[in-house]
Amino acid sequence: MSKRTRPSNHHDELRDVIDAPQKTAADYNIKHIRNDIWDFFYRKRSHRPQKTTGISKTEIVQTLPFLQRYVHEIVDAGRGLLVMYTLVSFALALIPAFSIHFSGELLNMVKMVIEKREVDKEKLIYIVGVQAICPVATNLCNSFTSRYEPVLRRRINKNFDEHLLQARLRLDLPTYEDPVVQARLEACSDRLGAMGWNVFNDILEWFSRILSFTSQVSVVAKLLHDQQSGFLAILSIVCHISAFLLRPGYPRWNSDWVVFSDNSDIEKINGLRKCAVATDYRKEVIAGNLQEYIQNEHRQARESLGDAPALVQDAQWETRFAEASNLGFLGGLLERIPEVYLAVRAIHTPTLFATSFASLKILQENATSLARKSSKILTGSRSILTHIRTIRDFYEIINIPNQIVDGTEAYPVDHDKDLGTSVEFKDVCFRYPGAKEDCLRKVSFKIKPGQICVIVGANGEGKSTIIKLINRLYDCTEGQILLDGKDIRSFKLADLRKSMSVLYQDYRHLPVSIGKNIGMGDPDNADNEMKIHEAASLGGASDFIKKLPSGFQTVMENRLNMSVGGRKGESLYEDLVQLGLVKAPAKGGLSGGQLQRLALSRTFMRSRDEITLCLYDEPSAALDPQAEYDLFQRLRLLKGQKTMVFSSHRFGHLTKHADVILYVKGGTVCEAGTHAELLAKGELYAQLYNVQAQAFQE
Ligand SMILES: Nc1ncnc2c1ncn2[C@@H]1O[C@H](COP(=O)(O)OP(=O)(O)OP(=O)(O)O)[C@@H](O)[C@H]1O
Repeated sequence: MSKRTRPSNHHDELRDVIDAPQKTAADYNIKHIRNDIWDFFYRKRSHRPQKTTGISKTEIVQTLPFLQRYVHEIVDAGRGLLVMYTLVSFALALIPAFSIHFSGELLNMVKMVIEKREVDKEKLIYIVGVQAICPVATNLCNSFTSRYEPVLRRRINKNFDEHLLQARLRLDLPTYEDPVVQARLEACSDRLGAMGWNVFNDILEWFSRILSFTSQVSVVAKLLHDQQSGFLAILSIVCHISAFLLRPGYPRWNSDWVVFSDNSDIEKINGLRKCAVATDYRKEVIAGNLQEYIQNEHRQARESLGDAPALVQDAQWETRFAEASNLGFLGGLLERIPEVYLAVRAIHTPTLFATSFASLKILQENATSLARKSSKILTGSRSILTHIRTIRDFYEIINIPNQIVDGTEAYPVDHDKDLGTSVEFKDVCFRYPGAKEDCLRKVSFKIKPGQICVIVGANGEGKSTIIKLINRLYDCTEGQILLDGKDIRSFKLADLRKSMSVLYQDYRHLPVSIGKNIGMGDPDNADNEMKIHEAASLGGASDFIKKLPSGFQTVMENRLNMSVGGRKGESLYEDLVQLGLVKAPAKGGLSGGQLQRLALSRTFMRSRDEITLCLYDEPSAALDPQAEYDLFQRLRLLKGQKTMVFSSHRFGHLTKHADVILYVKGGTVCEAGTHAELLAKGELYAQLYNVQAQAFQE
């Protein structure tokens, strides 16, 4: 509706909206902290602590070897700095007890001065000296821990995070799909990345608190006399509680939060992590032999970040210091108020306070802090139980055995790669893990080197499964698969996958740039721009990629450089998008056919010399007729040089030129032969062919 046709009150409403001052983050109650390369937005909400169940003795005993391994790794990663950090933390824990002890001594002296009018000068200098050293030492220790905490955190977490990435990348498909493994991976994914440091730090803090608590209690018990003063007690408690609330450790974990970084390495790191972690990409990663490449690229991107925190958890934790420093100082001042009050009163009316000054002071100074420490020791013991489980979960993931056992022989052996490889199935049966019945039953066929084989049949009959067995995504449950006459299980998996070019029906685009997506078809040349452009052109993808605003640099995945947390984190994210504080998700995408062209381009990355076998599962399902024709023309040129196995519903271009057509029905090969032979036979293949041919004759 145009403005002119609106009634006047609508005009007014519209003007109100236009004239209304633009909302800011403060209007949405959003707080923002910048830490290094990260922008951290959060909105506070009420917190309900999670319950932790107890841990049994057997569980602890089972976890002991993992604990031992964990300690080794922590020490290896942190070395001397870790020992220093631990000692400084313990020293920090003991300083309050020292300080209290000498405060008591000093106040006893004040009492003596008032009562006897004489001063032990040497003792006074000593006490005042030590008293002066305590805050300086605390400051020095605090500076040390704040300076080196991030260093240690990053160093240790980097080590554990890389372990975890590698552990996930190495899992084969059947293992990865196992529901037990899946449940374990899902339950642990978030917390394990940063577990290395978190576990250590929580345990260290817990022991430090125990040390601090016991030392303080013993000093107080030694010095305390049974004297009270109502006003002073209240003043002291109020001041200590206020100081406690202003301390570091604002409970941001209980907030809804969005962490965002515009650093390109972060986008790359998260894309690569997603390749390793998300089930969707598993087939591409395994079949493309991408594990090592991903691991190396990830390491390089992390190194290029330098000292900046790569993990969201690290960035999140470090923001604690950013906000806490000034408030911590204010808290320290508040804690001193009762002391100042007493000193002022003592100057004016010395006798009134003389008898109770020392003991009273100690009582007040310790009440809040001891209560706080004991409560933290109790909550800390619960989190230590969780950590014991975390350590166990971490190492159990790392130790999950793969179901597909690697072979030992190099592949191909004494082979003329320009001829292709022979493939033979001998009575192969296969059942998917967890399935109730076999999906392939006694499948037998033979494809000679350099031949074109097309597997046809209705939906769900087992065509794709045959292709998955040829590149050992799964192992057959019975029978034998031979490549060049040898059992496929005897060959090294990495060699096998290097010699095959595979396109799956349910191909996935990896969460990296389009260029990298194509490049990763050959990990050894993943950054070779010339090869990438050539492959894109062979896959018929060049034209549309060039029209994209960011061309080969286009990343089709959104939100790779951010994390959202908290129950209402998504609504916070939407507010941030509305405020323009984070980028809105990119709209649009590619068509099914364009996506298939990209997937095909990836298969053209591998050097022809390396490949002996091409496996294409429905490579043209989403292509237009011209693109399909061009593709098959191009592939047919390889006939006699590479063995090619296709699965297809479309007859015509492919089947007419096939050396072997396998008609699969009910998980077994019912018919095998050339197009002419099967047509002459006039059975299943002929019927299906005629159904398609009729459409053109009518
Ligand atoms: N990961 C899996 N776990 C359990 N069953 C599976 C899995 N993948 C496929 N199947 C089942 O195995 C059977 C064969 O599937 P397959 O994908 O090989 O069929 P297809 O002939 O390629 O079908 P289409 O023509 O639809 O691609 C189907 O019944 C399917 O449901």
